[in-house]
Amino acid sequence: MAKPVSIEVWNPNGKYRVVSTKSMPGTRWINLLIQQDVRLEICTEKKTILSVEDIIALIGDKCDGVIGQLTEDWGEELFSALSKAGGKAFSNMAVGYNNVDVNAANKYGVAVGNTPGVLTETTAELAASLSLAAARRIVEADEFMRAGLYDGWLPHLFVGNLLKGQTVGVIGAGRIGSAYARMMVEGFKMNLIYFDLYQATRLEKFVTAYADFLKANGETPVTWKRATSMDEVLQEADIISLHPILDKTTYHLVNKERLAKMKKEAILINCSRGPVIDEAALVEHLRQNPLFRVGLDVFEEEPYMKPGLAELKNAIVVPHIASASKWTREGMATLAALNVLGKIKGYPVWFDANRVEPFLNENGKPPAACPSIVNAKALSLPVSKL
Ligand SMILES: NC(=O)c1ccc[n+]([C@@H]2O[C@H](COP(=O)([O-])OP(=O)(O)OC[C@H]3O[C@@H](n4cnc5c(N)ncnc54)[C@H](O)[C@@H]3O)[C@@H](O)[C@H]2O)c1
Ligand SMILES: O=C(O)[C@H](O)CO
Repeated sequence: MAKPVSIEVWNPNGKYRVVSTKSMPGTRWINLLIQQDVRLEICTEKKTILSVEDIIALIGDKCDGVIGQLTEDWGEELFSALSKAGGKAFSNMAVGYNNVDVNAANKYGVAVGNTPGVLTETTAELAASLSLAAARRIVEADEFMRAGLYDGWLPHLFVGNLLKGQTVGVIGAGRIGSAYARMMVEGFKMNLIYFDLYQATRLEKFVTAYADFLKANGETPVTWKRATSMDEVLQEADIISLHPILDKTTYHLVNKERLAKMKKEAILINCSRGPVIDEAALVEHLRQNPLFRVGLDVFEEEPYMKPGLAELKNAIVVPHIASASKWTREGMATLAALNVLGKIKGYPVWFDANRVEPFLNENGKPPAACPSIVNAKALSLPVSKL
């Protein structure tokens, strides 16, 4: 028998019952749900990561949809429980959905939503922040200052890397990888090399246009190259940022052998998912190569770090905060809520999950559609023609 889980209830007499496994930023998402006859139950349990058992208790006997988090294990057990309770919709409050077994959701006919687009620039900005912090050794210098060790300017004090004219490498040039690449190319006049399974045409056009602009103004133009292998990026780039999805093909994409191919003074940034890097191999590589630096937002076994990582001066570590800007987190909550609401109301799926702005306009009514359902095709859901 599952333990009861503490909740906060909005609109107790609502016709549809939706559960959110966490309190989320902002109030727009709450208002959008309760205005459409939803009884909303928000879990207020103190523990950060809910177990499958906790979520089954939250779902109960009747539940139309659930808004969940990337820390939860959405597989056979949960989709079966949701389906038994009459549920038709689940949405992650995240773009990444490697915590969701989409095949299990398909089996029970549950639509799975995610929140693309609204976090693209915010996440790319954190990757850029980590790149700068690592290149200019900002965290080490801050610790030095606070420890009272600064006794005057010195020619060798915290000398780092100049980004201008160096090469930035991007693995996974989708929405976030491309936004990061544009920031580094335009902001710091870096040359670009990228690897993706698909051609990043818009990104290539952007860098070409920027190069033309620089040339026309008498400056050295930036360059770009689409690598034919990931190893080419590892060998040529000075900073490498990882932005692929996590799946079987990207698990331990960066391993001991690949780390060895990188420049001795390279910088590696990861704002995608922890298991994309073999973290134990990374700790060893950082130990052996003190000039190699890393900026990590995500870890292989969150919330833990592999032994030794926390002690290394050449590692900057932050707790999975890449999408943590107020506007973005409120927008993620809105998109997740509208995914669930849209499915409950029988709305079609929005025609382009990369163009979700109409759902985020706080002064307007959102379109009558689910912003992003990843298994729309598998479930043969109708697509909005708006
Ligand atoms: N740290 C955070 O807080 C945070 C925030 C947002 C997103 N993310 C992660 O970032 C990921 C990417 O988000 P997005 O919106 O840019 O997704 P996206 O789908 O637009 O981009 C992912 C790209 O990875 C490429 N890719 C897939 N497999 C590859 C492989 N084997 N080698 C090279 N490239 C490959 C795809 O072709 C695609 O272009 C998410 O899935 C999520 O896991 C993390
Ligand atoms: O996938 C995601 O969206 C992140 O990890 C959290 O923003």
